[in-house]
Amino acid sequence: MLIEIPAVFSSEEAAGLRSRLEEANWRDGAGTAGHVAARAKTNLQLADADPLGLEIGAAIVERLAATPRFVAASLPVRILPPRFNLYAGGGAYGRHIDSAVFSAPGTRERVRSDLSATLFLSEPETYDGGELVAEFGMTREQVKLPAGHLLLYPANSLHQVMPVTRGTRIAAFFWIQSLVREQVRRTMMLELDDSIQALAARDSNDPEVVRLTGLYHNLLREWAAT
Ligand SMILES: O=C(O)CCC(=O)C(=O)O
Ligand SMILES: [Fe+2]
Repeated sequence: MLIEIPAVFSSEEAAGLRSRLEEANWRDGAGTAGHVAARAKTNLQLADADPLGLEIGAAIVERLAATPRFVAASLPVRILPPRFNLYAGGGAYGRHIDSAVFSAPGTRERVRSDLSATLFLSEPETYDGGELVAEFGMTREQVKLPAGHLLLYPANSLHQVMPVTRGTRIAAFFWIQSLVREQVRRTMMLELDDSIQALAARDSNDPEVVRLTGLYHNLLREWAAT
């Protein structure tokens, strides 16, 4: 299931980030893919240690922590530092599944990728192609979001970025280890949270809101693993 987290950054904020990134030190992205995935990858990326990438990446993580729907949908325990990519001139990333485990830079810590995330930073009408396409058995979902919006998808899904045939697509991408590893459980937690929020908006004193909120936390206690 693909989940959109709208307006993590406003379109003005995204434009500000984009104009700084347009001047960045972009390199061939194939170097950072696994052996199989590298063959399918024709984009540019910032080096992991690029100071601009580190600065904007930290701002993204800080914003995400203050974005309730992101927290509700991903239940993050660890967020890997965002990376940055640029597709233009037919650049694409063919069908692949992301690596399962990453090293957190500068630490001995390992992070399991439960969710993959793309933060779109280019406005969709400024480029052709560049859709993120994820396959779930027989169904295929295709997404291209406004600048500043985030796409979350299960990291075990087969996906690709379609060739960008006009303009430039700049994005941040990263992985999240969730407190709740199983996607079906995370989806149920998000639905329960959505219902509680909707009930609370109608009547915040409703005793059923208290009961359901308790149930939410008790379910999380059963399922959470750090
Ligand atoms: O650019 C994107 O939206 C996703 C990139 C991607 O799939 C990857 O780097 O593994
Ligand atoms: Fe990927």
